[in-house]
Amino acid sequence: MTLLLEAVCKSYGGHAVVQDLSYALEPGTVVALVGHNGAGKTTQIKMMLGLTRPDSGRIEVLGGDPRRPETRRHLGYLPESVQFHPGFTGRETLAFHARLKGLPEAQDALLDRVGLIEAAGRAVRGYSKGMRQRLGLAQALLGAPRLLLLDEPTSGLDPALRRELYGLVADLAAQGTTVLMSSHALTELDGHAERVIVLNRGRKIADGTLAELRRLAGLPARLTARVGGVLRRIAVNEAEKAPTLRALLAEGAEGITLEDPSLDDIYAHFLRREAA
Ligand SMILES: Nc1ncnc2c1ncn2[C@@H]1O[C@H](COP(=O)(O)OP(=O)(O)OP(=O)(O)O)[C@@H](O)[C@H]1O
Repeated sequence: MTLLLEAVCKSYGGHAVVQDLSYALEPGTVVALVGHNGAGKTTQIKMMLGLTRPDSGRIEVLGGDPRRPETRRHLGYLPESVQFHPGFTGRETLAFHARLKGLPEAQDALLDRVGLIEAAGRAVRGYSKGMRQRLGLAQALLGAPRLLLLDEPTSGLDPALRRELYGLVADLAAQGTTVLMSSHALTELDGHAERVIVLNRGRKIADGTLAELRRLAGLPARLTARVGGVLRRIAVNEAEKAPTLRALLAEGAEGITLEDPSLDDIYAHFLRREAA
């Protein structure tokens, strides 16, 4: 087990931020923590890094206490808003972080891996948001971590860069790295996270693959068709799909479209269910 949380609770000033949270991550998996602003995602990551402690419950990282230096050496972390010294070049920045981790300073292979090798000699002040994020990722990958914690890694990235980042994450996972990333939205995780843990006010409200979450939500699909010139919109559950389609075809329906509930609909469903 790469990561284990057991009945973890954390409050700030009497306000519960993480409540009775339990989950475990298997090695080599890509898991997303999804929740709105303030759902407690960053607080969990900070506890995994040993930067703050749970009030109660247990966190085990790579089989031990997250505050042990041997554990920390195998952790990579990309903070939500990554800050670097603007006067340093990309190469100098990475060398500085490598030194902090007790690693050799020359890390050009990593700069190459994140697509920054050509800009490695330029000062970070001239880097775009995407380039800074790549540098942040290179910093997180120093020392080939076994657990990579990425706090909202795609926020502010354009779709092409986002795809690239997810590609890198998939390569890392294929090599055995466990990746836990936080996100605001379910939609962009399609095809990129094997498992999603949905959080609301510090509590886990759903946990599974996106396909499982779809099934659990049980939301109807939307069938649209034109019958005799009249547009019909019908909500159908899984069992009703085929018979309704057959009936529509028998009536000579045209322009039939079938739309499954979007991941946003599913996310909203879990939040609504929780509020009820
Ligand atoms: N050090 C702290 N002291 C007091 N309150 C804190 C502290 N850190 C976090 N909080 C509060 O805990 C709650 C959860 O914060 P956290 O940063 O974990 O959420 P998040 O899910 O990462 O949100 P976001 O998506 O906005 O980054 C928020 O209400 C926040 O204000």
